[in-house]
Amino acid sequence: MRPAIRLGVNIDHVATVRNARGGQHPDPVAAALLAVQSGADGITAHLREDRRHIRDTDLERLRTEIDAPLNMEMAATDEMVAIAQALRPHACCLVPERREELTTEGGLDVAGQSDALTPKVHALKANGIRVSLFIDPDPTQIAAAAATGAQVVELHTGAYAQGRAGELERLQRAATQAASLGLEVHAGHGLTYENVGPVATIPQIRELNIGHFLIGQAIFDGLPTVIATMQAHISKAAEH
Ligand SMILES: CC(=O)[C@@H](O)[C@H](O)COP(=O)(O)O
Ligand SMILES: NCC(=O)COP(=O)(O)O
Repeated sequence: MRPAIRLGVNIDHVATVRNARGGQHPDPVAAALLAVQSGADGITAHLREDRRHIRDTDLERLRTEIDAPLNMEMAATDEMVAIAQALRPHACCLVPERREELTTEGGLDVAGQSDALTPKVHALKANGIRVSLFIDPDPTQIAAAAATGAQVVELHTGAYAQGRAGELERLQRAATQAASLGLEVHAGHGLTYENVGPVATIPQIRELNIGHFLIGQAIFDGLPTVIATMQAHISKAAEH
């Protein structure tokens, strides 16, 4: 029997709304608490180098106030590794960042920088942190990710979400390869009620991290409802 797929709720864009006026409302930590109370299996928060949304204090409060796994997304920089080593979240997910990007574009180029990445993976693991690498569903990147010692890959579903042809099949092949190398397989980026189903049917996937759509839809339906609805879509698809 396949284990239930865990839903990680990314709360970055609660912080986007909060920062729009420079105040304290809406509080991302309150949103995370409500998400967990509503059934989220974990909380994901991306501490970007430019702090455009999640801030260091948000992460510190999430670490102490949320009774659920915290997945800290971060660039693979010395600054972020030091923050993660001090914070010791349940997990870190290393993602690429470009200051001028609107959102994460491609996956992390692990193959092109494995010498620089591997010591960072080991440094995080040495602090009891589960390390995930956010990569495109590319066989070279998956092999490189396994070689770093990371326990998890999170497959970038952005191209799939944009409707690019053949992307679901790429994700299926990537998940099979990753699992065969002993990696735990997660996925995320751009997932919605409409497109999550086919991804959830991929048997190796253990966790989906979803944020922008959920927070946006919560404006209309409320966070508890959108989390329950998303989980229903995921579990219905995963049964097939
Ligand atoms: C890695 C990824 O796809 C997201 O988790 C990331 O957080 C996107 O960045 P923004 O949340 O800043 O759009
Ligand atoms: N790693 C993906 C994530 O955390 C959320 O991505 P999105 O749903 O905000 O696109």
